[in-house]
Amino acid sequence: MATDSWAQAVDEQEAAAESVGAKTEGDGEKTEDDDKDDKAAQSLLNKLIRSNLVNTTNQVEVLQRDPNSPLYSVKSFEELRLKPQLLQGVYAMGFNRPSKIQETALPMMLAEPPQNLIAQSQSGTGKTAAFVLAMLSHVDPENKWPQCLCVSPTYELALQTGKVIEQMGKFYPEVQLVYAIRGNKLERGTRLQEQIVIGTPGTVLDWCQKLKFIDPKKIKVFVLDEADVMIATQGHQDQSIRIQRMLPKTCQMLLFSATFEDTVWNFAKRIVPEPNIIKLKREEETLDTIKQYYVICNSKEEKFQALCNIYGAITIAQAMIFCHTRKTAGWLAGELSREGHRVALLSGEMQVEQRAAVIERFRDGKEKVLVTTNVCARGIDVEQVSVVINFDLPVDKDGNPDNETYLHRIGRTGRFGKRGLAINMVDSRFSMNILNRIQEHFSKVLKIVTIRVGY
Ligand SMILES: Nc1ncnc2c1ncn2[C@@H]1O[C@H](COP(=O)(O)OP(=O)(O)OP(=O)(O)O)[C@@H](O)[C@H]1O
Repeated sequence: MATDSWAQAVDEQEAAAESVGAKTEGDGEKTEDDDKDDKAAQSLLNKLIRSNLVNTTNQVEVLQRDPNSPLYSVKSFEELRLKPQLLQGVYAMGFNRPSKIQETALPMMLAEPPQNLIAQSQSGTGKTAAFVLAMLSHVDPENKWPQCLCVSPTYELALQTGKVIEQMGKFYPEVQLVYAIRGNKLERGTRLQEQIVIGTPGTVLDWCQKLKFIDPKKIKVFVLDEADVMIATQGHQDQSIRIQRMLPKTCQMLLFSATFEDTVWNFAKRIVPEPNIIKLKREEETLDTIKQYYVICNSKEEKFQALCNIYGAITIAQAMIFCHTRKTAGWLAGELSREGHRVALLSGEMQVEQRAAVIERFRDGKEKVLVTTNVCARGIDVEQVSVVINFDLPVDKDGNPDNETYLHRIGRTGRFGKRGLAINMVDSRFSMNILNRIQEHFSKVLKIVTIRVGY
């Protein structure tokens, strides 16, 4: 993008941020980007930018409902005795072997009699592919009515899952799919012929209860995807529970989530009776291979100057610069481009598709520096980044150090153990205090060295 139009875009963005209500500058300011920690958007973003399976060396943790029954795990898709059309679909997607979570989850989901499952693993580990395969395996294509029901938190997420069903079922055209989403208006009295229904809780509930497009008693598999995102959305929890109550006792219930805090767990137990549980721990992040520095400045402008001074050094690799608010991120990206530096800006007010495009360009190395905010980039892994600049230190809503975010921003998973560099910019007593507390928190591994940048 040319500098002028870039600057203009940034100006517009700042103006927009202003109208959202930025009040003060500095570390204590309100985080507009925090207005809405949009979990559904994060999740969609991850799906849009992900092209590969997230590898993990961690073992899956399995809690069987019946601890005496043998636990099967498979190392190949052949062992699952899938329908040939489905095996063909799996291979056509480029899957050579089951992912870590699929190794255990698939035999469990495909077992006879069907078993209920609650599964948790980080985004990108193969959950969607697993339950899509289970749904496709369980439908009887001869029966022209809905047999599998899958609920997702948003229309966009439902579409993404739908795409996977279409891809995997490519050689199985007898199986059809319909989207139960607002906007898909069917005539009253319609009886659906498609075997798989995927949609959002409100519309699925209406289609089962009020409009009777679906006979819930004929559902054999019920999937609740992205449970953690679901519970973050008002009303979705109740609607999902009401759908579940209409299903027959024999229906297989499957629930997936990327995280597993108490709220998710309590919800999961209400949706899935007598569950088997599979958990796959996230790869631990460590700070061992990261060199950490801090720079002392007096103001935002000085931080910018300091950044310009070290700019040449940081752009040898790819760098991410984190700001506290959209406004600061927009300002900084604008200033850097005015200095003639090429930077990308990732901001919470962009459409998810725009954000995905920015990340993709950055991931492909088309841009070397990405300026963003904490919330906007939360949960997004851009593996090749080796320089992280905390233009503002991460703090939570109460103004306390956000150690978890600090670790996630600059940490590396041990196995990949790549070296990295982190620079923390301090501009007040407040931020120095935050930094000290972060150091205390990571006392075992953190070694911070001061560098003063002259101007
Ligand atoms: N067995 C496999 N072999 C190779 N690639 C796979 C395999 N299973 C899934 N994938 C691919 O890995 C990526 C992540 O898989 P998937 O979307 O199923 O993960 P997920 O855990 O559901 O993630 P999210 O929660 O973000 O949807 C996708 O691009 C998918 O096509």
